[in-house]
Amino acid sequence: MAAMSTDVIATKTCDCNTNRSLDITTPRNVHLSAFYKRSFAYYTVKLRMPVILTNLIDNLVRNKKQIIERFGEGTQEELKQIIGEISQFKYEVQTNKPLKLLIEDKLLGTSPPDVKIYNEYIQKQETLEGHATHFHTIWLLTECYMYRRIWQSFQTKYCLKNFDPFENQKQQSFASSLPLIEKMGEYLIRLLDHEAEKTEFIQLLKLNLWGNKCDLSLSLGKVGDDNSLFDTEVMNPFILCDESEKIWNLMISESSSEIIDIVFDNAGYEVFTDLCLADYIITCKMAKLVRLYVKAIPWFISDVMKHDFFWMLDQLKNSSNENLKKIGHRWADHISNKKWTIHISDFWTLPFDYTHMPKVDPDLYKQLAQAKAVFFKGDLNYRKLFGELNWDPTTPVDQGLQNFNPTNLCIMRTIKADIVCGIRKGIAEELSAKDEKWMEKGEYGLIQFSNKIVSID
Ligand SMILES: O=P(O)(O)OC[C@@]1(O)O[C@H](CO)[C@@H](O)[C@@H]1O
Ligand SMILES: [Mn+2]
Repeated sequence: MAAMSTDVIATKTCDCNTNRSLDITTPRNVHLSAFYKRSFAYYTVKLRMPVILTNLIDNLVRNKKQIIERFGEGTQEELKQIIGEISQFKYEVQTNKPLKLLIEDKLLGTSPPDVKIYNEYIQKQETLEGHATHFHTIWLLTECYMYRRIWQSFQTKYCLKNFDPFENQKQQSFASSLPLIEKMGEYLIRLLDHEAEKTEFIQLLKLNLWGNKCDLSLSLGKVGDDNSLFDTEVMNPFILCDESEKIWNLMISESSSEIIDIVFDNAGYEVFTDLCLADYIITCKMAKLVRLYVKAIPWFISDVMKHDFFWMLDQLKNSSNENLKKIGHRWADHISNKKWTIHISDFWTLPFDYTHMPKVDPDLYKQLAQAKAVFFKGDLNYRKLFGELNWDPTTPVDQGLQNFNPTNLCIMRTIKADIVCGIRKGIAEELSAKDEKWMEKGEYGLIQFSNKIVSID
């Protein structure tokens, strides 16, 4: 698999102040990097990541009492160590230090399997470019590494080794989105009492798309419920590429596969909309099995882990809202009768874009290939699908995917980072002229489709 330019690292020296019409200083078709002063990557590493680390420390201090009650007295000392380690890490980010290798427990040989993979990749950047510092390497590596370093601080302790530091924020985001969730639940119940219908399915896709606006790492952990997520008519002009009809045509077509895969993004309202789509797919007999992919470790604050999924199911089953209670029991049945299955893979929390999957995790690529279609949700998945490269936004989707085509792909993403493919000529210039940060706020969305297949044997 010849990935186009995984060796062309953005940090090749370039005129950092190139004033490109399309907002960012990063030259075309090179990796996004914080090296470029006006890029969103720079803003993220310079401002957002330190804020995320500070908020994390504040949360640990504020919730210390509850954490000690829940995990036992030994936690007090561990919390002190963790806060010290994360403070030190924040200093490393802010002072642009080299990415430290993850702790390999050579003695006991009990390090998590991804430690070696991360460390080899970090060292590869060192040889390629003579550095891998937080501002001076591929943005995707810097950002994924931050969440893996956070996890290392917990995973290397005894009492807190499985503590999810973002759990309470994910649960709060569910609670604060309840009005929207109740609205969405009522809509689903209405949909499920009759056959699949094109307009309703496309409406469901759009509700699912806008659910991706709710992402805590962009909102820096602040949660809000935004009623406009539901006004799809009002929101339609903000969909810059709408291939929902192609997705409908695929979903109702005959296929040798009866499987649909959904690679989750965020917990809370977004995953509720994902499961509404999954329920519709099963109930309307578009597939016999929906496989749901969750993250193995706490990730980008709001990404769904297995415990988040089952916590939400419990909330629904015990809800005072009759629709949500009914939905909670339906969804628990889908799990118990294996119409829905939950899948965990380390690959989703590695720092790689998806061109690396055939080499790094060929079994996962082949698993995705079994599906009639894979739904990829959200912005980080989009960055990984399109190689974290600074494409010209009119680049065709199939070119941007660089042969990452295990099966039909349905890509649902609100635009929160300066990387876009597959939009019509002139749109990016028009939006840049209005607001040069148009790619960074999740205001615009994409529903994109690829039916190109590249199999690996
Ligand atoms: O994948 P998601 O949840 O839609 O968004 C991930 C994200 O919050 O992280 C990056 C910014 O730090 C951006 O890619 C995006 O804003
Ligand atoms: Mn996310």
